[in-house]
Amino acid sequence: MTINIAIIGLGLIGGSLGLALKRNPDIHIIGFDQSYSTADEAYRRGVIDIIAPSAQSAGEQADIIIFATPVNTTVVLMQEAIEWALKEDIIITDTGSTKKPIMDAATLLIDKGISVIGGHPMAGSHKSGVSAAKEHLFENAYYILTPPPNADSGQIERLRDLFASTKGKIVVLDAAEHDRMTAIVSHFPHIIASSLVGRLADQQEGQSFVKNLAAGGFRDLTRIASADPVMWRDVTIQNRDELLTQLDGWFEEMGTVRDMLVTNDPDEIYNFFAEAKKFRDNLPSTFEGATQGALYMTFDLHIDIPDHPGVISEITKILADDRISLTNIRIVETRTDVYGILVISFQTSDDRKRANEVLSKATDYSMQIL
Ligand SMILES: NC(=O)C1=CN([C@@H]2O[C@H](COP(=O)(O)OP(=O)(O)OC[C@H]3O[C@@H](n4cnc5c(N)ncnc54)[C@H](O)[C@@H]3O)[C@@H](O)[C@H]2O)C=CC1
Ligand SMILES: O=C(O)C(=O)Cc1ccc(O)cc1
Repeated sequence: MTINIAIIGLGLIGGSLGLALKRNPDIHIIGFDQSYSTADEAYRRGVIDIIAPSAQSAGEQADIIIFATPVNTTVVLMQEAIEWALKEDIIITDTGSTKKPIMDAATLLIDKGISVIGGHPMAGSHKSGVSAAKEHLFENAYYILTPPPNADSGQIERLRDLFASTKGKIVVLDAAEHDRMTAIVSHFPHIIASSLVGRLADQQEGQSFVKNLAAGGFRDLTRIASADPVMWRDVTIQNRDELLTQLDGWFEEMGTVRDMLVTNDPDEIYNFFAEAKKFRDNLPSTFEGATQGALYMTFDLHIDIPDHPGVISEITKILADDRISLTNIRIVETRTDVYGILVISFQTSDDRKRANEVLSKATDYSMQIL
């Protein structure tokens, strides 16, 4: 039986969901985006089966509606949907990074007996737009559902079954609890990343060379500052209270750091770094060797490569010939005299295992999974 799914907002997340859901041949996707060229690209990439003329038109044809728009827009759409002629057994969900304001905006729908179950796939990227969409984006990542307190458990199970093809790990949480936790591991770190970049921008005046020295650590820590400012403006506005709590805690923490610097006690400074390292190294990871942030993970392979031209293209060609896709490639350290260390990231542990096998066969470079 065909399941009609409306995806409103066909960017990185809506597009990736469309690709993942279409692994199920029973699914027919009706797409709408405020930008026609985005909807057209989504259609041409096979993300959606048909383009709707409006969000309302898409919603009224659907068995399931997914709002994948910036969160302030999702709030407005939840409020507008009360006027739509929705199918009887409809489930409305979304992908927003915040949950409480969105679930609050759905109160009228919920009071009318309509199943609204919030959603948040905890995987993504600093990139946005349908061109960055990937079918496997949500694999092994947590996919949080936030049903209201009296939700119909059968409808939650329907949504859980539907999202099985994303290969994400579905967990159910209360919306407020979700917002508290994501403030800690996602929203506040985002503010810190953007602030660090802001500090660099401010201090480069009169010493413009400093930005050329912004190497590995700074780049790792601030990658997410390249994300879409509309998305993060909306998240910050919606999760303001939790962010203020985090900021107060941060000020307190920085006060302690300041005292530590003033005291200058080597043992205390050592412990500061050692405690953080211990906790960071023990963050949960589902698979051995996975670099799992609290949000998403990649599977890294470290390769000792000789420092001569052409070696990187040699390795990427071997992987491409075996149709193994990689998600990131970087040189961690170059020792110009002998070897450099190349780190290649893969989306799944299986891809990394295959890469290890084919590269071991085709080269004599030593490889490690750390
Ligand atoms: N980017 C990420 O890493 C993640 C984002 N999210 C959440 O998913 C949602 C979507 O984020 P992305 O896909 O990254 O953003 P995006 O910017 O790639 O895509 C959003 C799309 O929504 C469209 N849109 C905006 N207003 C609209 C309207 N009124 N009607 C129809 N379409 C409209 C835009 O044209 C754009 O194509 C956001 O709520 C975000 O918080 C969740 C997990 C990860
Ligand atoms: O790019 C990254 O590492 C992210 O942090 C992606 C991300 C952004 C927003 C979310 O709500 C969930 C995941």
